[in-house]
Amino acid sequence: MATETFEFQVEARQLLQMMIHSIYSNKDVFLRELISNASDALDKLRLEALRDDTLGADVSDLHIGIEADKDARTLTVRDNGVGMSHDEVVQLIGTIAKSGTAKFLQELKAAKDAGDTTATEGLIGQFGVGFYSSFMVADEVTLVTRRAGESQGTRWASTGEGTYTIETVDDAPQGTAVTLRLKPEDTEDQLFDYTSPWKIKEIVKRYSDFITWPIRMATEAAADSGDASEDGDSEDGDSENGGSGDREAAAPGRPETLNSMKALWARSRDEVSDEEYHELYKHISHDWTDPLETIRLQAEGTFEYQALLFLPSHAPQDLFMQGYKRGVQLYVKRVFIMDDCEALMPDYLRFVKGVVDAQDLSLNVSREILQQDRQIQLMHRRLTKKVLSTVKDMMSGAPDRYATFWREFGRVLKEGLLSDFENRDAILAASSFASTHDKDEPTTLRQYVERMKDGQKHIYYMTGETRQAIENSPHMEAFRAKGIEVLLLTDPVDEVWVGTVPDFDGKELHSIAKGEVDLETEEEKKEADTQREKQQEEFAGLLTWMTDKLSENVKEVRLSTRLTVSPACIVSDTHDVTPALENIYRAMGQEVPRVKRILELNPGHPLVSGLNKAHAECDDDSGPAETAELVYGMALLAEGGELPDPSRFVTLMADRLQRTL
Ligand SMILES: Nc1ncnc2c1ncn2[C@@H]1O[C@H](COP(=O)(O)OP(=O)(O)OP(=O)(O)O)[C@@H](O)[C@H]1O
Repeated sequence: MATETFEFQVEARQLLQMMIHSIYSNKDVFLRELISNASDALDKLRLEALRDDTLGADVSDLHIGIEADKDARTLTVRDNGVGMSHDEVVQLIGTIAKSGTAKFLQELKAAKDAGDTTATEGLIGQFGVGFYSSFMVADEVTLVTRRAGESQGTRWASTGEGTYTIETVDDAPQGTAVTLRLKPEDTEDQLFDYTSPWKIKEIVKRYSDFITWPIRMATEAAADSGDASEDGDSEDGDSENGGSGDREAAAPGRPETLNSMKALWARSRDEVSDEEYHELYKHISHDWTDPLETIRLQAEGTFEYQALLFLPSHAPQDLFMQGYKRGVQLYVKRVFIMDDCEALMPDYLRFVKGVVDAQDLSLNVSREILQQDRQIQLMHRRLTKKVLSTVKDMMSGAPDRYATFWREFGRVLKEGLLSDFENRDAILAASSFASTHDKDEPTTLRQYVERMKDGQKHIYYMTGETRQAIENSPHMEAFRAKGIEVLLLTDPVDEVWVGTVPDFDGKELHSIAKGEVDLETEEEKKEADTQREKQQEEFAGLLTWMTDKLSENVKEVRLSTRLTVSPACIVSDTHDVTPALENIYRAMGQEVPRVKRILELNPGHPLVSGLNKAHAECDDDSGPAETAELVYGMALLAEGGELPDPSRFVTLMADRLQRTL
């Protein structure tokens, strides 16, 4: 069949260009990526064969093979796994389906243009580019593949520059072989000799030792003796059988297994280095950066399982998109069963990656069965508690790492306050919040409670778009004046959970922008009461009149006890939905009636007393009515809200200003 030429999808082309022009300094990782893909392909085939005995695939000796040709300067990574059909090659290799790619590329380009190599590396690390990383070390990549059970194979080739070719081949073995025509060695640019068996072994050991399939390489005696490192390199032996055997394995043409294949989750903690855990994490998460935390859990007894979970060090771009895949893999007795096993993790811990290996499940277990399985539900509970307690321990034991965790995942974790009532206290205990107590350091609720003033009954908070907007809002004034700490909640989810968590440690959570505030001691109250009665009398006419004038927008105008500086502010009734929450509901497609709020006036402010006077003295009330409207508009603006009619507000304001000139 004729060779067809295809164009890469735009994003794929841009990414390839960056790979060709080497924006990532550690080029060795290309091999890890190819081995990782090969290992996935073997996992998939084993599973397919298990489920479909008519597949007609050969699963007798599943393995990964590496072949290096020094003279031709080629390196081939081969697997006899599931392979790809013609259409899959076009779809999987020619396009990048990852969500967030466009945004990622923009950021990457900006970092590259600015010459910021740390940022470019960080971004690539977060994104991971899999197969395309081959183009960091190769100027041409050829992939020959045949899907298990199909007779015809496909050959894909590209130099990474805009197009690739595809042709059908008849004699392709089952699985996939990726052959790289290597770029010239350039150690200054960290381009090493990737045909060197020593280098290949080193990379496999470092990045892929745990891969559960044998990674074999036919080592030529001559090549090996020339390349062997001085310190003996003896750990590279066929340790699958527990021996070192390097010399023996290096006999001409004899395939040597380079990896130990030991499942890290089944090994005891002191046998495994952090680096090994990190490499496993990278394999399962497709992340190139180290995880923040590794969590081990071994359950013995009637339902035995081992779990190795990871908290990533950054949130993926698509964490908040619909259809985000949860990352915990399920194994049964060391056999990979499925990715994204949602039955094992609650939605609010969807960022957790890892492996759970259960001993007593059927290899044929389906997602539907898992959802209902009692043992799985118990596992889910235990894993959830373990992750939450790990986060809590990080808080005190590794505050820097906790801070990173919270920055990246805090707003996801808080979703649990809405859904996981059993663990609500544990989630609250692992959470931290920005607060007026310290402008940089967030606080825990426990710390807040410890700092509460004598006589302070509630935990106070305010929600808003940004810290600055909240701090500048008039609602803060009385709290600032009295030195009472307020939590500053700026994540959209905060609007929702605060309504469902009534208290912490017996202290109710109160919004400072809702209901009446009561910050006075009994003595202060007594003193203030007489003055307030007087003010109520004095302003009664104004309040009734303004309530009527503004009735389209507010349900009441009243005197405030929370203002010390501003003339007015708007508050919600204690149990009413806030405008931000209304917006969230609307964004979710729910019909919500607009809830009218309350306008509070500061009786000590000259504008308010002036308005009172003008209203009392004026026969024609159009002048004071406009001022009342402006006061309402200003109160809205002060809390960062939107004016119902901005152009009218501006006209009224311009008119007033003009009269002052
Ligand atoms: N050796 C292989 N055998 C079968 N399919 C493969 C092989 N290599 C790649 N693929 C297919 O091509 C897809 C794209 O591979 P690629 O390495 O670019 O991305 P990925 O592994 O999905 O994710 P990441 O980019 O994060 O590594 C894979 O998901 C897989 O379906």
